[in-house]
Amino acid sequence: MPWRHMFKLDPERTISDEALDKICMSGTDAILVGGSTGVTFDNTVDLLSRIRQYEVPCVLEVSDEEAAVPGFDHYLIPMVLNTKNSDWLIGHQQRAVREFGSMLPWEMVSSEGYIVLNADATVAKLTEALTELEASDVIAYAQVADRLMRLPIVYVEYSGTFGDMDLVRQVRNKLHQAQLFYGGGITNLEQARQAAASADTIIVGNILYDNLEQALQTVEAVRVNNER
Ligand SMILES: CC(C)=CCC/C(C)=C/CC/C(C)=C/CC/C(C)=C/CC/C(C)=C/CC/C(C)=C/CC/C(C)=C/COP(=O)(O)OP(=O)(O)O
Ligand SMILES: O=P(O)(O)OC[C@@H](O)CO
Ligand SMILES: [Mg+2]
Repeated sequence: MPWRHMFKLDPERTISDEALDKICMSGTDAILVGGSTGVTFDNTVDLLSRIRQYEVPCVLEVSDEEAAVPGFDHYLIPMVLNTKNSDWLIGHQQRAVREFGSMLPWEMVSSEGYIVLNADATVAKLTEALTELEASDVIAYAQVADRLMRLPIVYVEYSGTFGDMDLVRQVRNKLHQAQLFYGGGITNLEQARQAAASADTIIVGNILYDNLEQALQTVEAVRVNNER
């Protein structure tokens, strides 16, 4: 996945046409459509059709079987590694594969090993994530995803708060083949630069809804800092 910067839009939240225009024309590498709750077939189709007026690639991060909408450029399937409840690691995914079977466009599908680290985030509560972890625990989860499960993506998720960049860098340094996504609490260019220096790909979400102009500036981070 060649992308270094993605904006994540939540189908459950309202975004104006004017804001969407700025987001899609911002120079971001791709738009990721996803949210942890309230994602439906209808609100996902609606957002996809609006984004499709632009050339930017559009990726669906599938978080609900009911919202598996055809027509995206790629599909990302989260698997939460540090959950107490195996439904969020493999249960939902097994049921969806059973249901969709031969309809699945496998060549357009990549799995993501999520490590959820902000206990206050909706995603942490929903997935019963074990967030009280030592750095060595986090690194070991990442290595399980990378070396044992051979997942193409490890996603360090601090949704709602800016994470520990030193830890993110330590994770990246231990990865063998997986690409490291970082998302959570990026609210300005400086944080985006730090995150872009620590992970392969950064994802910017909530600030789009809170301060669009600051969010748009984060695209610049991957232009000035694209080592690794
Ligand atoms: C037929 C067809 C065209 C299908 C295309 C789709 C496709 C390829 C399906 C494959 C089948 C499959 C395996 C589907 C997956 C099914 C599924 C429901 C899996 C569970 C995924 C999961 C673990 C969800 C838990 C929540 C989660 C990790 C969501 C990711 C996004 C995220 C963390 C958003 C942040 O949430 P937000 O609401 O913004 O959080 P805050 O409020 O804190 O900001
Ligand atoms: O919404 P924020 O906190 O920017 O996090 C982005 C993304 O990692 C959420 O899944
Ligand atoms: Mg969000």
